[in-house]
Amino acid sequence: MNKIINGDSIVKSFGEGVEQRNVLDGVSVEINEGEFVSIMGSSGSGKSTLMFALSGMDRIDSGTVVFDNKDLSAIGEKQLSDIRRTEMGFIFQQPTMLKNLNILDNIILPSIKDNRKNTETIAQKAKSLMKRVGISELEKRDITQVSGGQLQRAGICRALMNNPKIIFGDEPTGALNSKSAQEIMDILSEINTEGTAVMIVTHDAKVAARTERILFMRDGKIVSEMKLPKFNGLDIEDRVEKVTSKMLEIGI
Ligand SMILES: Nc1ncnc2c1ncn2[C@@H]1O[C@H](COP(=O)(O)OP(=O)(O)OP(=O)(O)O)[C@@H](O)[C@H]1O
Repeated sequence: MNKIINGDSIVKSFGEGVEQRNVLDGVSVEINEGEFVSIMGSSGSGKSTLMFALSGMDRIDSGTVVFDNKDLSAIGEKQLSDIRRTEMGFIFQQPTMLKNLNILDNIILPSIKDNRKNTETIAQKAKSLMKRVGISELEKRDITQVSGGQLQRAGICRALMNNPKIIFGDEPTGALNSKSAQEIMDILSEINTEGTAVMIVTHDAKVAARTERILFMRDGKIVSEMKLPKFNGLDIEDRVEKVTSKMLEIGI
């Protein structure tokens, strides 16, 4: 299996002098092409910091992060931001969108800025993604006129505009009710089934149970991991039970 990400002995610290501490304490992790991975762990264990390190959003102090054969720890800011924009997609708990633009314009804005393709081609792509995630009718709505779940669907469309090799999600279901959360997971599963790797941070065992590998973090280290078969929509209770038992066992 080809690796899309290979993180080796990653150290990341915050603070200075006696205040300095390793938030990532020598973490090594590999992500396969097309894999669906989640990161769990208690608050402050380093989940978001790990995701930021693996996606090149944050520089690391030592170790290496290789993404698709490119050593992110050794390249300049410009190349790094090009890789993030063209080969990765990002979704967050609260999609950051502009209030004076409608949903469609918010989805296409980064692509128009970054791309020399014509606006009509970009808009067509956005519209087909909106149709796919069930928000076609919301094109002209302001971002304040849609639900949290609908806004997150728009965030997913924006993340998919450049056909990324991997989608990173920092608690993408964290602000949603359980039904909307499962719907967002349905969309992410579908995208993953088509070959895009997905890596999400979550506190929710029901969300993590839909992924195929769960990394459990404590104090800046991956202390355990669990593999599950790709989710086929059938045995969610069993999977949630396995995840919650593991969380109890390792005390997170
Ligand atoms: N920019 C920063 N400056 C200083 N400390 C930071 C910074 N970013 C994160 N930290 C600290 O690093 C630790 C890990 O933070 P991180 O956000 O990775 O945790 P997390 O596991 O994602 O937590 P949560 O579940 O609460 O989001 C925390 O103690 C946090 O306070």
